[in-house]
Amino acid sequence: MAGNTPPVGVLALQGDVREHLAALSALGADARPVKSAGELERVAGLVIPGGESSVIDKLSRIFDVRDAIRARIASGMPVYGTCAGLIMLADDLVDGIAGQQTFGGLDATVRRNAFGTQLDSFETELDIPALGEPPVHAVFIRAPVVERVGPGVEVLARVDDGRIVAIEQGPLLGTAFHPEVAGEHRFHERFLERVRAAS
Ligand SMILES: NC(=O)CC[C@H](N)C(=O)O
Repeated sequence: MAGNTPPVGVLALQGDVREHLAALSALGADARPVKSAGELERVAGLVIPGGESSVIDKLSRIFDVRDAIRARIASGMPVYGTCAGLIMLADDLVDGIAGQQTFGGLDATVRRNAFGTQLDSFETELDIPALGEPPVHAVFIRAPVVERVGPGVEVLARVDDGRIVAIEQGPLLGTAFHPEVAGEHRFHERFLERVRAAS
């Protein structure tokens, strides 16, 4: 099955790139770091890692890959963003640093660093009907939340207080938490399914 999956990329400007490459490789995918528009051309899907969204934003402009990413998102490339990656996929951002931009694509508003200081980092189990059993062990690290979703966006997961932490819109998938550091591969598998379906 994985043999039929075209190469996929992990945006390698900043963040937990290695963990995503390992998760995708564990699923049999040909996963490559992507730092340039040329490298982006050779992949059929992209993972945007966790890290610091304001840095990923700046580096994407310095490395001149931002416009190419936006164009590929607009033309339907499957993308999976975790944490900072979810922020980068949101059309609207709350509490970004001055001038911070996103790539956009998801019709959603995301708030950075939404869980406050004492809950900067925490782990919990999430029931995610779209993924079935068992529940997802979710690791949140200075995580964002989704504050608004447009009509085309499906909510995949909420934390106990009801706040939205995983969403999907067509080929775009975003989680506020980090499956790649928890040995949880179902989101990456879902992303690879979208890549196969799109190619
Ligand atoms: N673990 C993460 O990716 C943290 C996200 C980070 N707080 C940001 O604003 O980009």
